[in-house]
Amino acid sequence: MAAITEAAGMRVESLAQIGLASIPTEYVRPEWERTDIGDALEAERKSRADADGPQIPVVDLAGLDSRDAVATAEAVRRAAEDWGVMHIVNHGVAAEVVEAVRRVGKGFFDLPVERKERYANDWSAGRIAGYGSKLAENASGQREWEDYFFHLVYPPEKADQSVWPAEPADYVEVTKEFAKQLRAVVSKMLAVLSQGLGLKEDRLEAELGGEADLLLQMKINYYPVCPQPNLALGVEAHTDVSSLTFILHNMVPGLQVYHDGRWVTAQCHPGSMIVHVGDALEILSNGAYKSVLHRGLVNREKVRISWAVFCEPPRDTVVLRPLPDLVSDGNPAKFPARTFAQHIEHKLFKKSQDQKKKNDNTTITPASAAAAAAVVAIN
Ligand SMILES: O=C(O)CCC(=O)C(=O)O
Ligand SMILES: [Fe+2]
Repeated sequence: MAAITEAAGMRVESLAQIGLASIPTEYVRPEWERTDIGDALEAERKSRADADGPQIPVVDLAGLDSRDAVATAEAVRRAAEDWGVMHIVNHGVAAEVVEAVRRVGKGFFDLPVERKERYANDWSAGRIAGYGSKLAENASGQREWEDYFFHLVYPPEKADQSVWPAEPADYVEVTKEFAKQLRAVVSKMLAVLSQGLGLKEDRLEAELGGEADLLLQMKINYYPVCPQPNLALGVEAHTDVSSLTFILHNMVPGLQVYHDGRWVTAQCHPGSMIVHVGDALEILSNGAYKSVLHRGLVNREKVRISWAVFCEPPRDTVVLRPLPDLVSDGNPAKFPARTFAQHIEHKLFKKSQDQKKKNDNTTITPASAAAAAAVVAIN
C-alpha cells in the first residue's frame, strides 16, 4: 500500500524510471477493458500484417489545389462521416516546422523532472496550463500512463507565453510558427467540411468563433515505456470535445480508433498528421460528422510523444447546436443547444454516471468530480 500511495504523487516518467516489474494498481485498467488492450508496437505490427483489415483513410490535401479538388474534398467528407478521423498528407505545415516542433517538445521532456516541475499546473488554483499528469482522483481513482504539457497556442494575443516552456531556448518561437501554420490548415479543413455539408465555406469556422476566437490548445502527451502495456492505457477511450483535433507524433504507434465495432490501430505515415472530428463538429453537423472514440496504447520499448492540438470554440460565448440549415422534419436536431462549457459539464456528468454503473462501489466526491472535469476539459 505504501508504494502505491507514494506513486500517487509521482510523474509517470519517474515511475517508469524506477524500473518496476509491475505497475501500481491505480494504473491497472478494470477487467472489462483489459480484454483487448496490449503492447502498441505489437498492435501496429498486427495491423500491418492484416493488409485487408480496416485502415484509417489517408487524404492527400495537395489534391485540393489540383484537378482532383472535387475528389479530394469528397474524400475528406467521407472520412469525416464514416470514420471521424483521417491521416492528412501535404497538409501545408512545412516539414522543417514539424521537425522543429518535435525537437523542442522532446527537448522539454528530456529535461529532468525537477526542472519540468517548475511548470507544474495547478487545477485547484485555476492554473490549467502547464506540466501535469492525470492525478485524477476521478471516480474510479483510475490513472493514465502519461504526463503532459498543456497550453493555449493560438490566437497569439490570447496565448500567454509566460507559461510556455522557456527551455529549449527556441521553444516559443518554434511553437508560435507551428501554431500559425497549423491555423491555416484548420481553416482549409473547416472550409472543405463546410462545403461537404452543403454550406458556404466559411460557415463552420464562423460558428466556432472565427479568427478572433477559435482557440488552438496544444497538449503534448508524453508516454513513458510501460512494463505491462497489456494492463494500462496512455489515454483512456474518449471523444475530444473540440471541433477538430490535429495530432502529430514521434512515429511511435499508440493511437487506436473505434470503428465498426473494433479498435483499429493508427499506422505511422511519414509526413502525415492525424485529424479527429470532435464533439463540437459532430453537434454543428447534426451528427453527419462523427466524433471518433479513440484511446492510446503504451508499449514496453519506446517512449511515445504526441502533440494534440484541439480547435475549440470559446467556452461561453458560442452556443453549439445543430446548424438550422441541416435540421428538417426528416432530420430533426440530434443534440440540444449548449455552450461549449455546458457541453463539457454534461459530458462529465454522464461519464461519472456511467462509471458509477460500472462500479457500484465507487463514490463520487466533489473533489473527484472536479478532477474528472479537468480531465474531460483537456481531452
Ligand atoms: O496520443 C495520441 O495519439 C492521442 C492523444 C489524445 O487522444 C488526446 O490527447 O486527446
Ligand atoms: Fe483525444
